[in-house]
Amino acid sequence: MPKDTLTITDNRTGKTYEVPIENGCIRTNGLRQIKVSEDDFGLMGYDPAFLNTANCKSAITFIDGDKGILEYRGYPIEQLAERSSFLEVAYLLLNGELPNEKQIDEFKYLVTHHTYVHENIKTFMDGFRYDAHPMSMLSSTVAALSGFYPDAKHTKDERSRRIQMTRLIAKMPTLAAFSYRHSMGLPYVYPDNDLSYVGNFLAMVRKIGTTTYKVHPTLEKALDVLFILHADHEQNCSTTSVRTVGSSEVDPFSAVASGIAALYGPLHGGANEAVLRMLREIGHVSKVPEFIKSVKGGEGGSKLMGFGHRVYKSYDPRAKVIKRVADEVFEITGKNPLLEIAVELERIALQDEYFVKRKLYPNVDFYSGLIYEAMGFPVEMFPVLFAIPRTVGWVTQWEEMVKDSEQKIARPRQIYTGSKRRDYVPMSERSQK
Ligand SMILES: CC(=O)SCCNC(=O)CCNC(=O)[C@H](O)C(C)(C)COP(=O)(O)OP(=O)(O)OC[C@H]1O[C@@H](n2cnc3c(N)ncnc32)[C@H](O)[C@@H]1OP(=O)(O)O
Ligand SMILES: O=C([O-])CC(=O)C(=O)O
Repeated sequence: MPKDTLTITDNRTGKTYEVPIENGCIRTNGLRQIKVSEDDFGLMGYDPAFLNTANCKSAITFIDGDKGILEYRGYPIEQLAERSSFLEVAYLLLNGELPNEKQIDEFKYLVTHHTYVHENIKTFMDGFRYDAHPMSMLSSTVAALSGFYPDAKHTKDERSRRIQMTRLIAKMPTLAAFSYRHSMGLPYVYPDNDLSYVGNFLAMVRKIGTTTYKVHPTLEKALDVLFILHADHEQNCSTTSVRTVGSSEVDPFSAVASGIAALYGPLHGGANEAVLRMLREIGHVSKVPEFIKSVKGGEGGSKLMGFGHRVYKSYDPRAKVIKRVADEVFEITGKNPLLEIAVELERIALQDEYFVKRKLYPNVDFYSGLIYEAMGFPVEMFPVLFAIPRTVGWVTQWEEMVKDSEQKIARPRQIYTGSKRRDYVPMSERSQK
């Protein structure tokens, strides 16, 4: 019997099938041969929420969720956070290798030369209500960019693809800063291309009047590390959205806008905002045991935000690095008073049978918001601070999908549970109860 196959006997027909196993997977399309009659569609896989479905082959990011390992292009996240810079990591993700000096200089030059946005984008953003959430501003403005770059529809042309990808990476901090300033009622500030990627973003956010904003180097470095940690995470919900929408061959601005929308949700990137709101609501460390009790079993839909992960069944390696970064930031900004509550939540949860049994650990969103708040960002900006670096992951994954000859338009099937065929009933014959 061949080794790497799965033998399936269909008890309905008594027939036996050999399904090849490749990379620990079976191709669910291969199950279609298993049918009870010639006009049967064939066996399908049913996997709502993709609990056990690999959607693509990818060479970008590796995760071992049981061991708590995360690597970009083979490099451990801890080493990249310690020794690299965000733009270097962006280059690595995009191109597969670390850049040499010439390559990184050229890449920085390229990104810097695409930071400005069309003047009408300012008018577009001005149209939002004063209290619009910056994430909704960001997703719709990125979608609007597709109207400014009609050349972006040439998704099969590598040169065009690379220009759009650079545009997205370069413009995201500008749009993020505009969304912040809009919600603060402040005039927009143009990029300063003499600054670093992160330094320019912080300056656009913070600048008041004509005074040049001096970015504290420790805070700049801390945000750079946070950007590295958030840059990619294989087939998460927002990346899957980008790949799915992109599979229709739409332009990358439209595809990335869908990623931002997915990231906005509180179960994904919006969790960092939700964590801060939760910590504020708890209010005092003495209330932690009571709160922990209330989230067990999801009473009233409540959860311990910033805890749990689909893939990590041990400590999220990014959360470990973030705890270290938090200490460095708090040396400059002073300790976030909510830290005590967060630490107590973690301490109790990690000893509690409910969380231990379900392997629920702090994820990337648990501590990041404490740093953002200490840096002076309002909670609404937290998911935006996630979206900026994740743009690199989205565009890298998008391009990998476009180039993958096995990928087609994403189009799952369903199990129909509705009415059987029936005839239209005129209004006069319908029950009027
Ligand atoms: C960047 C990111 O996206 S990281 C994730 C950010 N999201 C959050 O922090 C939100 C809180 N966490 C969650 O909602 C979930 O853990 C998710 C969405 C991250 C993962 O969800 P899933 O993989 O679908 O796990 P699922 O919801 O099936 O959870 C398994 C069990 O643990 C429970 N559980 C999961 N997370 C939590 C939590 N944070 N608090 C309390 N219970 C939880 C579930 O109720 C479920 O219990 P059950 O088996 O008794 O029904
Ligand atoms: O991988 C996931 O499902 C969510 C996550 O941690 C991320 O996108 O960074």
